[in-house]
Amino acid sequence: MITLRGLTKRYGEKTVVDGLTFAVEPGKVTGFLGPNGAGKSTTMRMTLGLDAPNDGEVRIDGKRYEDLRFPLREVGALLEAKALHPGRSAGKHLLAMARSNGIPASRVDEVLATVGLSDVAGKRAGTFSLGMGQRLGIAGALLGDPGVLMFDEPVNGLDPDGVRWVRHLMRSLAEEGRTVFVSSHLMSEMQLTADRLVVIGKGKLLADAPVDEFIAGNSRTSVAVRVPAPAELHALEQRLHALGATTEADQGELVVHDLPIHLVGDAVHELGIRVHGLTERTASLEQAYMELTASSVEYGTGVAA
Ligand SMILES: Nc1ncnc2c1ncn2[C@@H]1O[C@H](COP(=O)(O)OP(=O)(O)OP(=O)(O)O)[C@@H](O)[C@H]1O
Repeated sequence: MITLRGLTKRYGEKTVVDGLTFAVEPGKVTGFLGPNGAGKSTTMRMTLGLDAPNDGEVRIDGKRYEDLRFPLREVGALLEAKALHPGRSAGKHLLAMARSNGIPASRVDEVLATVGLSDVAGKRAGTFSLGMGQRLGIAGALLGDPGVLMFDEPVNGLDPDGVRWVRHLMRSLAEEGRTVFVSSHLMSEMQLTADRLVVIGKGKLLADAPVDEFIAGNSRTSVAVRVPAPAELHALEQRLHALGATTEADQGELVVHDLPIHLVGDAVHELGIRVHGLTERTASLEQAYMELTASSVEYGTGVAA
């Protein structure tokens, strides 16, 4: 379990992490989302004692990182991939980490196998591709068999096969009862991987909720109707507006907001008009995320999706 209470970090005049209070629970994958510069990495760095908070605190299973005798056995993290000695082999790199934390050397081969790097254990880490570097970073996080794991953008640089592999790994780590905290900008991937989401913007907490609840609470489901005759389409639009719905045209379909699908169907039936399609459009995590963070984007382009 990771617990944050009023966690705050300032750089000069700027407050980059602003009073964050939330808990990351065991047995779940918790996604950590926010626009560029929202403060995700800074929060993770403070959790690992790499940055000192100006205010508030963060604890791992009730303890401060600094007080952990063998930190790698309690919390494993992938922050910046490739933050390692480029001349050292993958195996030696992990062995050095293991030694410093009283972890048996046999774990090195185990985690190399888990991440699929056994064949390149003797190769210098500096020659690794971005994806191999990510896998090595993940191996390092798993080395101490910790109960808490943090991953900052773990699928960055991975091919589709690697992305799937990370998804399954995260899920299985959570199913083993571990606390899994993972940041990502890939919303479709987060929708598949996470149970819960913590969303921040400009350092402040915007949401802390199960994925389904987050999507339902931050988006509108809509109904798309395809009406071939323009006169009938107009009549339907008027009827729907009278029922309190709002509508918009999208790629030959009438998209209806704020009215459940059965009432849209009833309106069609009552007017006796011909339709070529009536479908519910459920929102994606990406849509919900964009709605929520629209006002928190620091470096936006102003281009709507
Ligand atoms: N050492 C530092 N000195 C000054 N400002 C910093 C420092 N580290 C981070 N910042 C600033 O803090 C803010 C938060 O950065 P952080 O990297 O935590 O965001 P992030 O949410 O991880 O972003 P991204 O999604 O782009 O990785 C940014 O405005 C960044 O410029």
